[in-house]
Amino acid sequence: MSDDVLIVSGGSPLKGEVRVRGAKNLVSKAMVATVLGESPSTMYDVPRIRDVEIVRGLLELHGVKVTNGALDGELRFDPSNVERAGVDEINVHAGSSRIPILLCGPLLHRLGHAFIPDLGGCHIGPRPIDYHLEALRRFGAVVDKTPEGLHLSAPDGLHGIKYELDYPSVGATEQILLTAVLAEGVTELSNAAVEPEIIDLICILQKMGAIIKVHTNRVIEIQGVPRLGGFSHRPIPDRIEAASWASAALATKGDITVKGARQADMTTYLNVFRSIGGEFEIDDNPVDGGIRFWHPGGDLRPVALETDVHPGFMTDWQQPLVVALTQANGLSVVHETVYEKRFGYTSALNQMGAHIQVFQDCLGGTPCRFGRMGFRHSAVIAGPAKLHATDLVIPDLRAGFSHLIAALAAEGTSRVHGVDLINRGYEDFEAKLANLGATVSR
Ligand SMILES: CC(=O)N[C@H]1[C@@H](OP(=O)(O)OP(=O)(O)OC[C@H]2O[C@@H](n3ccc(=O)[nH]c3=O)[C@H](O)[C@@H]2O)O[C@H](CO)[C@@H](O)[C@@H]1O
Ligand SMILES: C=C(OP(=O)(O)O)C(=O)O
Repeated sequence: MSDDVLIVSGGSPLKGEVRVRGAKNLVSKAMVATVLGESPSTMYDVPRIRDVEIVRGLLELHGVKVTNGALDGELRFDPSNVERAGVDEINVHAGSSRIPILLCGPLLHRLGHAFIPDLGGCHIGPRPIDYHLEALRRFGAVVDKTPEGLHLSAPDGLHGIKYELDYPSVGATEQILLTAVLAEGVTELSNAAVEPEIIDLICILQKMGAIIKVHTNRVIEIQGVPRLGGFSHRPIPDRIEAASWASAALATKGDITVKGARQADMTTYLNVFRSIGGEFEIDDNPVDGGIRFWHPGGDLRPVALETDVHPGFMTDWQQPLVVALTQANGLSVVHETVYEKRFGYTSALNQMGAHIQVFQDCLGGTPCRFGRMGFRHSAVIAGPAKLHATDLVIPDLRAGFSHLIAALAAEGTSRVHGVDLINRGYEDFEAKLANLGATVSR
């Protein structure tokens, strides 16, 4: 039997405590930012997840010396050898994650050229990088697309731009920040993404010596500076992981305290959690605080929501929450407006006894970019449904976690194939599950 299969005996509430550390979607970008510095950087509270290992390997190939610090979760980055790195085996990173694209600006500033292998990440839509490439070209980069990947150069250096994103893309905003900080002159970015992870990246860049103003109405202004130093930073906690455990508490009628979770980053999720009938209690002690999430008993209520950019309901919160909604009493509607193909995982939930129908229309609210384009991007969930055990194959990170929650909520024993994918974004999830009283084994 393959080692990548988890046997899950479901039907019992998850109860106990887990801890979340630095956010996957900040830590990986912060690691890229170290390449911009002329001196070493240190990060604390870095989770042991696959995406961190991938970016560590990528940075090491580019000559950044990465070492473990004295504290658990402390990583040190010394970028002083970037100019002398050989970078022969970069294609081992093809398809590994989305992070390599963010090296464009830092490498162009350091070396004058960059090679970016094919990107990976979750298969939740086509995930184009047109905004990234258009912005880079305007900064002055020459971009050559080849079958192996992207070759970039900047024969005349990189210069500040005035640019408006068609959609507030997180990655494109990060691309522009990481390029503009060392570009000559001022960059004005309109319709920028302002997710908490982006604000935290801005804090890091400011620590390094950047000048970045976040105006109202999604405008970010970056005054290029000639050089940046290193940084020392404790990242924001992973609000996606925190919400995943909260949804697991609801779906299994459990009670989970998520140490490290922070209210300010999760207010939209918390509103929905409360509307459904979940209860939570916030402990804002900076050292040992967190949020306790529990199912108070009785019926859960259905909800209508749409995913959106910050401060809206995060698309990455959607899948675990949908599992909890299969247990609510009535019809819930979830309109996914960030990715066009993020409901593929619902067919496995239906095999387990859920009643979820997906539609091409923009249901339950505002029309979005995907309306009338043939994408099944709205879901109607009828509950409560009795879930039963089955064999599952994990398709991607968040869908995988939601399959796992469904298996834990279902009566009987499920076999969940491909669980290693979950390590990409959830630190020690098997140990955490065991701590919460789940019966899981390889
Ligand atoms: C590693 C990381 O941080 N991943 C997160 C990041 O992904 P990522 O940065 O890839 O997501 P984006 O915000 O860029 O994507 C949002 C939307 O913009 C579109 N788009 C994006 C770029 C572009 O050049 N052209 C274009 O059309 C995408 O197809 C998508 O429909 O933000 C997403 C939205 O919060 C999260 O779900 C991901 O977990
Ligand atoms: C979509 C996600 O990640 P990535 O962009 O790394 O695929 C996610 O974290 O849910």
